[in-house]
Amino acid sequence: MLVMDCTLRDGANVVGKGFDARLTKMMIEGMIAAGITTIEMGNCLGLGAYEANGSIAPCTDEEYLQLIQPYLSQAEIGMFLGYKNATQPNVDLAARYGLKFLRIGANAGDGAGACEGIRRVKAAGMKCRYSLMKAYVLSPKELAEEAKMLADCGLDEITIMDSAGTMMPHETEAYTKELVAAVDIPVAFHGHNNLGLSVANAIAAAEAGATVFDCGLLGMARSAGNCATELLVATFQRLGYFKDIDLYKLLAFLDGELIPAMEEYNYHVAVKPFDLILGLAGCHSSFTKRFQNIADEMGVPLYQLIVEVSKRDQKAPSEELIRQIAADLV
Ligand SMILES: CC[C@H](O)CC(=O)C(=O)O
Repeated sequence: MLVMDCTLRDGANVVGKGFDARLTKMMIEGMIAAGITTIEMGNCLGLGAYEANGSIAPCTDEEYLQLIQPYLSQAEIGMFLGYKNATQPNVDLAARYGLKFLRIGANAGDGAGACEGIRRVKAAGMKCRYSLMKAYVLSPKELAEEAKMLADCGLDEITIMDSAGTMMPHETEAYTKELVAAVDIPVAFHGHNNLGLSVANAIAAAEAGATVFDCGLLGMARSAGNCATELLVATFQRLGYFKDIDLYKLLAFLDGELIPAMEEYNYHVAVKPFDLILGLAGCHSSFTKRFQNIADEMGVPLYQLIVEVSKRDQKAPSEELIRQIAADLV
């Protein structure tokens, strides 16, 4: 099971066409520190998309490629690549700067035009992922046939993209099952949140055999956003996955750095880390003050305190119990 964080590509839609260098570095470092190490970055539409008349993102492709250099040994960093931009010069540029993968994208049904690009990426020594954008325009059977054709071109991984956030969990399940049966490469799922179903769809995809899950920090992505990385990690950890990711570190990064930085852009965070913790722990919000006061007084981390106390009592945790568990956390 793998988290594929797309904040630095799809998430940049919330600020324009790409994040600036400061935010890009801040997010890469925050993710790596928390153990999220598969990262798609660059401008919103991918390598080569905005370069024709000089980049309209804050950084050119080459500037993005330069700024990731210090992180290449710590994370699997790659870029999106629209299939029409999968030219030899673009693929060579990515390989020269040490990108670990390129993810070629085309609307479902247009895959035949992408095979040459897939072969170029593979010949340049990079992992080739693929995005079946607007996957819902084909039936699950048709999408699986296209996936099989693309896999035969040499792909390493294929993503079902719910680009409009229109899929219901039972539909996600049907698409995922068909693809998993049709190909022997990992199947990934990229869910937008327009119906508020991105986490439910990720869970449905996992139950149907998907092993890679796209997401964005704070849910940042085009339109209603992607499945929020922190929600994906929290819910999947509850299901027994992603134990190698440090959720508390991730939430501390969001509270301490990213949320304040995104205030500049008036970005609205739908589920704040504190509320996520209440949900994860099963802790009623009416206990907030009690937990906050004791955590402050005893100098213990609030989120861990809520989680640990709630393992013992979700109904009416007493001050005595909270203090007792806080003492263990000191
Ligand atoms: C770059 C095209 C597009 O935004 C890819 C994507 O994230 C989607 O289709 O959802």
